[in-house]
Amino acid sequence: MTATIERKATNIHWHEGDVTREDRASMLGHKGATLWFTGLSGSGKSTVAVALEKALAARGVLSYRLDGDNIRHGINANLGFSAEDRQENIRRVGEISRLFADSCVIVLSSFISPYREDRELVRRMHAESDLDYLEVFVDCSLEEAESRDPKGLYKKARAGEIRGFTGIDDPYEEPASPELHLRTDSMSLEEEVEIMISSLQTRGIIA
Ligand SMILES: Nc1ncnc2c1ncn2[C@@H]1O[C@H](COP(=O)(O)OS(=O)(=O)O)[C@@H](OP(=O)(O)O)[C@H]1O
Ligand SMILES: Nc1ncnc2c1ncn2[C@@H]1O[C@H](COP(=O)(O)OP(=O)(O)O)[C@@H](O)[C@H]1O
Repeated sequence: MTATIERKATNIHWHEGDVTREDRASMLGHKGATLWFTGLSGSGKSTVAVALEKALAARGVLSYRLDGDNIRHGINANLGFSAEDRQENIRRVGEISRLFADSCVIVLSSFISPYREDRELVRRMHAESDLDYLEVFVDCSLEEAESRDPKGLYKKARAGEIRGFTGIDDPYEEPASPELHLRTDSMSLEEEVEIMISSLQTRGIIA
C-alpha cells in the first residue's frame, strides 16, 4: 500500500503475512467492503447503519459500525470541526475502514464528511487496496433534518451556541455520483435496508 499523505517515516517496509484476504473471506463466508454514509446531521446515517448492521447479523454477516460521534470520543478526541480537523478525521477513519475491510468485515462508516475531496481520498485508499467501496448518500433536505433535530444541535446552531455547524454556517458538498442514494425523507427504513442488501449481493460481497 502506498501512503495517501506525505509519510514522515523513512526506512519502513511492508510486511506480508501468510494468511491472505481470500483465506479470511472463506473463513467468514463473505468479502469485506466499506459502506461510507455521508449526509447532513440528522439525515439518518446512524439510523440506517444500525438497521443494516442488524439485517447483516441476521444473515450471519460480520459488520462493524464506525460513527462520527463515537470515534470523536476516542481515537479522534483531539479533533474539532474546522475544515482541517474534519479532513484529518476523515483521513484517519478512511484508513481504519480500509483495515477493517481488508480483515473481511463489512464496515459501516457514518460521518458527515462534508468535503468531496476528503471523501475522494477515502475512495482512492480503497481502490489502492483493491477493496469494494460504496458511497451512500443519506439524503434529506436541511428543513427535514432540522425538523428532526434528534440531538437539539440545529436549535443550538440557530441560536449561535454552536458555530460552524454543517448546513447552517458550514458547507456540505453533495456527492456527485454516489453508488447508493437513500432519500430518507421519502423512503422507509425497510426500503433503505433492502436497497443496501441487494447492492451488496449484486456486487458479490455477500451471498
Ligand atoms: N459544528 C458541527 N458540525 C457538524 N456536526 C457537529 C458539529 N458540532 C458537533 N457536531 C456533532 O458531531 C457529529 C459529526 O461528526 P463527524 O465526525 O461525522 O463530522 S465530520 O465528518 O468530521 O464533518 C454530528 O453527528 P451526526 O448528527 O450524527 O451527524 C453532531 O452530533
Ligand atoms: N427513512 C428514514 N431513514 C433514516 N432515518 C429516519 C428515516 N425517517 C425518519 N428518520 C429519523 O431521522 C433521525 C436521523 O437521526 P440520525 O440517524 O441520528 O442521523 P445522523 O446520524 O445522520 O445524524 C432519526 O430520529 C430517525 O428515526
